[in-house]
Amino acid sequence: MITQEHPKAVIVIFGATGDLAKRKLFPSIYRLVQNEKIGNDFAVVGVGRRPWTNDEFRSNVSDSIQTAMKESKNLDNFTSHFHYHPFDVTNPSSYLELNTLLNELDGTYQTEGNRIFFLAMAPEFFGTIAQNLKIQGLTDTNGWSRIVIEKPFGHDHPSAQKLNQEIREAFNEDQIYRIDHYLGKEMVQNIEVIRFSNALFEPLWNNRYIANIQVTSSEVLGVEDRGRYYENSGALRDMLQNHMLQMVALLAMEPPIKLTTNEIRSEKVKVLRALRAISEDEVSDYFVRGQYTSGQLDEQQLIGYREENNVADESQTETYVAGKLLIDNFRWAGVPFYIRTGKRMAAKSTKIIVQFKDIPMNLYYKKGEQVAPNLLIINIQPDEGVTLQLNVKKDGDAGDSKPVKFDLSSNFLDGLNTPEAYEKLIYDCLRGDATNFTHWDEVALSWKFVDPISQAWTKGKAGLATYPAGSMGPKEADELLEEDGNEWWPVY
Ligand SMILES: NC(=O)C1=CN([C@@H]2O[C@H](COP(=O)(O)OP(=O)(O)OC[C@H]3O[C@@H](n4cnc5c(N)ncnc54)[C@H](OP(=O)(O)O)[C@@H]3O)[C@@H](O)[C@H]2O)C=CC1
Ligand SMILES: O=C1O[C@H](COP(=O)(O)O)[C@@H](O)[C@H](O)[C@H]1O
Repeated sequence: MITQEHPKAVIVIFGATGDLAKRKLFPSIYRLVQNEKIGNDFAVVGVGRRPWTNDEFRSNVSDSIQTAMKESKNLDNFTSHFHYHPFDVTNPSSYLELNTLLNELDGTYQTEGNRIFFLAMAPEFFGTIAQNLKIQGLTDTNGWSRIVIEKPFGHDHPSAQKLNQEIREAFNEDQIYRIDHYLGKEMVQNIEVIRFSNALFEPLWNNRYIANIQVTSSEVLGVEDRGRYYENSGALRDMLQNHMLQMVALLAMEPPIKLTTNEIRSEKVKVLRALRAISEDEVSDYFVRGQYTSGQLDEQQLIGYREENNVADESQTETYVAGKLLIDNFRWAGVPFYIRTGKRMAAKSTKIIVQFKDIPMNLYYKKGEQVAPNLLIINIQPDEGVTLQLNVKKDGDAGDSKPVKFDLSSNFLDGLNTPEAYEKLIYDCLRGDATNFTHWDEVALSWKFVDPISQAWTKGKAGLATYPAGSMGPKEADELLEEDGNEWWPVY
């Protein structure tokens, strides 16, 4: 339910001295103000343990915005809305002092008792914070209270369920906003529009016309300074369980009867329920995992994953995963959804490629050449837009065809000023629109699908392939598609 178009609220950021707050949250709030999505009736309270003053906090916020934005104006006025309140979140009595501050700011900024608690901290604190907020009365106001939970939401299904129970003891499902920042990306949100508002695509969007769908999210970056977290996560939990499965759900869902949060979620849930479960013994038939070794990209030498900080010498953690998903319903029976994601690959690229089936008869058989399949390419990042691969007549040769790419990206004019994913998601949360956040049912089903895969890998039931940093992943991932007579389409 959308509560306010021009929302007012106090936003409490737990973990305000951390990396996510600095790189994403402060600049996003700044853009919301610049774009007049929120007015002057807001305040931000930062929580961390560092003994900073308000001035130190504001100067950190200011730096973050200057780093993130080409141009920044009115920074002093903007940062005057930021307040810092240091405490250890495991200390229950500190929440009472925080409440006093929030009540005070509520009066100063006329925020009508509306509060967002944004948990930008390690997941082991999520349950404790949620429960203290409730027990110490911070959710008991005249306005609304919402809690935003960062990923990872659990480590597997049992841990996610436990965490969910802890949060649900303090907040109702409709107050919980589980972030999947891919759902805030402009072109991910465009999947529904491209599908459901074009007569050209929707009639073809099924197993009669589509041969396979490929979803790639490749990164050039390595594990950076997140080795400790990543060692316990790997690409399967870090990217596939959440972002990749969410994109598959949007691609495969039935048209919702209305564009409401519940109807869309309910269709996504049906897709996740229809995902063919893979048993531990079948994992290597459907999934490939890989780890980057040293390599080269753009003449730069890159170290291997095992040489990164906080990574074990014999680490078995996958930095790459590719898989074949089957969706057992009438629409998708027999259509493989190939997905792959990895770090230290040749290019940063997130793309969805829909390959249509061949036409029934090839009239353009000269020289034994095949007619190229039609492709619909949804470019999510770094380029945004849509590309169509069609066949046209080969120059000067009446009996032959050639594939041509029609790039429709320049028509996505809004793309020139695309809001950051976090900017949209914070705004949605302020307005009470949870459509682009994940419901517990989606999280639970995703973990149930992923758990046997990670268990098989932990038990060593499938090998760990390697790939040189700067490449497009291990050859075993190519073989996965070759077995079906398919290949990965280029993504950069
Ligand atoms: N960074 C990123 O790009 C992304 C991060 N995330 C998720 O966001 C969350 C935060 O990540 P990130 O910002 O990178 O983490 P950081 O390690 O950079 O920051 C952790 C924050 O938690 C605070 N903190 C830790 N312990 C306590 C405590 N006992 N009491 C009060 N504050 C505490 C720290 O404050 P202090 O040191 O002052 O105590 C710091 O502000 C994680 O769940 C992560 O998985 C998700 C996607 C991307
Ligand atoms: O959630 C995560 O996403 C990023 C990739 O996000 P993108 O928007 O740059 O595609 C990934 O680097 C990180 O490991 C993961 O936690």
